[in-house]
Amino acid sequence: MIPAPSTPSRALPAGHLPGQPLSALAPMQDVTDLAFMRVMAHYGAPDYFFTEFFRVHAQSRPEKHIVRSLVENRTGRPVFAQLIGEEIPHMVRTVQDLLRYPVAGIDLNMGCPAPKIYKKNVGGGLLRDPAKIDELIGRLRDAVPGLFTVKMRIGFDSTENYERILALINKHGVDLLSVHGRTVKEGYRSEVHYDFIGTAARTVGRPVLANGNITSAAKASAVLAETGAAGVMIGRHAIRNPWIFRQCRERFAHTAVFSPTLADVREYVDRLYRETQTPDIPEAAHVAKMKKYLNFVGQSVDAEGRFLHDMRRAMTEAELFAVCDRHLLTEPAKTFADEPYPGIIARPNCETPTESCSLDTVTA
Ligand SMILES: Cc1cc2nc3c(=O)[nH]c(=O)nc-3n(C[C@H](O)[C@H](O)[C@H](O)COP(=O)(O)O)c2cc1C
Repeated sequence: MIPAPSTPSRALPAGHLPGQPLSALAPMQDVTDLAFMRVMAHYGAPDYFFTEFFRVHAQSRPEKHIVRSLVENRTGRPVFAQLIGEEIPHMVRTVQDLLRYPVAGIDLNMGCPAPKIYKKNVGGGLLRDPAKIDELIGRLRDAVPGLFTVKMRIGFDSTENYERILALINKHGVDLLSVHGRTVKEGYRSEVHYDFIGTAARTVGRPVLANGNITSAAKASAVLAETGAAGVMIGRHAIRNPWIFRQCRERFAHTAVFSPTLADVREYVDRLYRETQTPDIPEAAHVAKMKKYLNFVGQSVDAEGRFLHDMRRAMTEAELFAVCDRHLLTEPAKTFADEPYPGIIARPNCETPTESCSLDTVTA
């Protein structure tokens, strides 16, 4: 029996629609920056945003480009600042630095599965050491007067510590818990263990967000029904389908759910290109960045993966947009598939733990 939280609960920021399950865009390194949040807000923002992680160590200072997603946030939705690290004085110093910015709260990363991260006992590496978690979240809780939240996987290579860690979440009055229902060692490819998310939803005294393979509004409803979670956190499938949060709200309200066409997707590609354009980005780098997003988008364009095949070969802006026009505007009224087509895998693939939590060598 896990004891309930002993501290009074703090109110979370209100969602878009009172009474509906919450929604959040999952933090994703090199993705959930200011530009991407702006794009998401255009198509239907989640209730909450989370930054990419601020990496904390003795020499670290909050990365300027991530700070921008806090101070220049015009989405109208709250942004939580995520930290990854384990050295308590530096974590506390970083919290104090970040609290000077308009943060909705401070979030601790206890899930990143990249070997170079977990080998330093941070991110998912922390899940091996409940005593360390007890100390770290206790000290962070003391340092954060407002909302303090945690995002975790269900274990490192097994789930043996899971209930012990959930007890620590309660002990320290963590205000919101996001659970990616896989162990670190399971990376991205295994089934998601929604039953473990259900255990958290039943035993943690504060709201729990269910995370992992929430591919559509229908899947969000099914996962909420199965787990009893307070809401959903969605990552890769929001890159693929930026309408997903709007669709969730429509489905939760039992109203008609928007169904984007390939022409809508073509407009999304334009918007992403414009928003990610900076004065100093060389064309080749910009095209390469776009291809990382389009790897996800392509999972729902055609069942044979032809768009992905052609898109991956584009080297210039003109080639990339020619591919997009050919595949997205030949049949502009065709529906963009609600779920990824079976067997169409996003590459660089996010399903094998590699060296870093980024789209280049993805992991988290
Ligand atoms: C490119 C990429 C970067 C990620 N970066 C982070 C991160 O900075 N912090 C974090 O907690 N999780 C990170 N994650 C994990 C996601 O937040 C999320 O837990 C995971 O993708 C499972 O959710 P999904 O199936 O909805 O994508 C990352 C995932 C991806 C694909």
